[in-house]
Amino acid sequence: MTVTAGTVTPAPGTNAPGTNAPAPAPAPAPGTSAEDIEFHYDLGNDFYALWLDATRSYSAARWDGIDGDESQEAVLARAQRAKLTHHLDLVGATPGAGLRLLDVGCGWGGMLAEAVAAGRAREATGLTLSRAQLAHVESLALPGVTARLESWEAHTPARPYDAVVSVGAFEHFATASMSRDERLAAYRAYFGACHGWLRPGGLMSLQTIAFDGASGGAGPVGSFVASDVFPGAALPRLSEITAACDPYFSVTVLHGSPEDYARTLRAWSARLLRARAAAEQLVGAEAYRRYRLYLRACEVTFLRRAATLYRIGFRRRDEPLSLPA
Ligand SMILES: C[S@@+](CC[C@H](N)C(=O)[O-])C[C@H]1O[C@@H](n2cnc3c(N)ncnc32)[C@H](O)[C@@H]1O
Repeated sequence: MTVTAGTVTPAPGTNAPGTNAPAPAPAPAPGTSAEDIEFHYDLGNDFYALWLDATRSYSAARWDGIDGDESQEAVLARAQRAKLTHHLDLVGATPGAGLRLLDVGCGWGGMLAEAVAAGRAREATGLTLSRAQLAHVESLALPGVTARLESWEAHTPARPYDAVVSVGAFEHFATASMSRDERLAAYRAYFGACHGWLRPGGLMSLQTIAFDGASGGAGPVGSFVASDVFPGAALPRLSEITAACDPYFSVTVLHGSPEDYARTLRAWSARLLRARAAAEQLVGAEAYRRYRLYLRACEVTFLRRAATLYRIGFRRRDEPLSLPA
């Protein structure tokens, strides 16, 4: 890890936190492959536009205090905006703050747009592995926004960021075939990279689904989602997230909210059902049915508390701690 001008150039896994000694081996960080990302996210921007909201958020909305028929686009969009501003507030990107912000896994750019619209960020960079998403973000031509077709592992910013957000991407940073130790190493490499990108005192926010029940990924729903919907993805457990971040960050806020994802999935299902004819024309009857099934199956998974949703705030430690893996 090289230290330059008050920041740490990221080289995740190449040396042990808190020491100058080289680490034994680079941490494995093979999450979902670009091909598997494209299998899911490049099904077509027009298809996703049929049932996502205007912010094109493809992650759980924040429903606190939001009333109304959730399947209506305006209500869903309000809840999605509440989610976006929640994360931006959490990292100090309040209106007018003018921060330098990184969004890891920027999707169709909703967070980037919200960040620059109210001057919360002066410069906002988004990373995605989906060509279709990149094309959409570029078509928005948002001032101050840069989108890159790049994995977080390869990202080397010219200057440190003030804040990092990542919403609904952490589920792609490890694969189901990894052992717990390998997953921990991959997550730890991610937090090490974030530490390297951030200025001293920098803040970070993470939203991710996580296993919460006893069954882990086992069972028919898990296998269906893993094989037919999100190949190459894996859910963490909270204990893995906290163990992985500990050398680099202190946790400032932790919210668990499975209801937020159940309600979002219900809203998406209702909207997709209403758009059935257009959806089938765009992606075919089989894909339409598969998506309806996946949205409903995942809703039930959250209602049964087999999985949950976390929103976690972090503060960068000035010096990484040397902790056992
Ligand atoms: C479920 S989408 C969430 C998008 C957006 N944050 C939102 O909430 O709408 C997951 C995103 O993570 C991105 N992603 C997955 N693995 C990635 C990686 N290794 N590096 C960068 N982005 C990644 C995908 O390309 C996609 O944009």
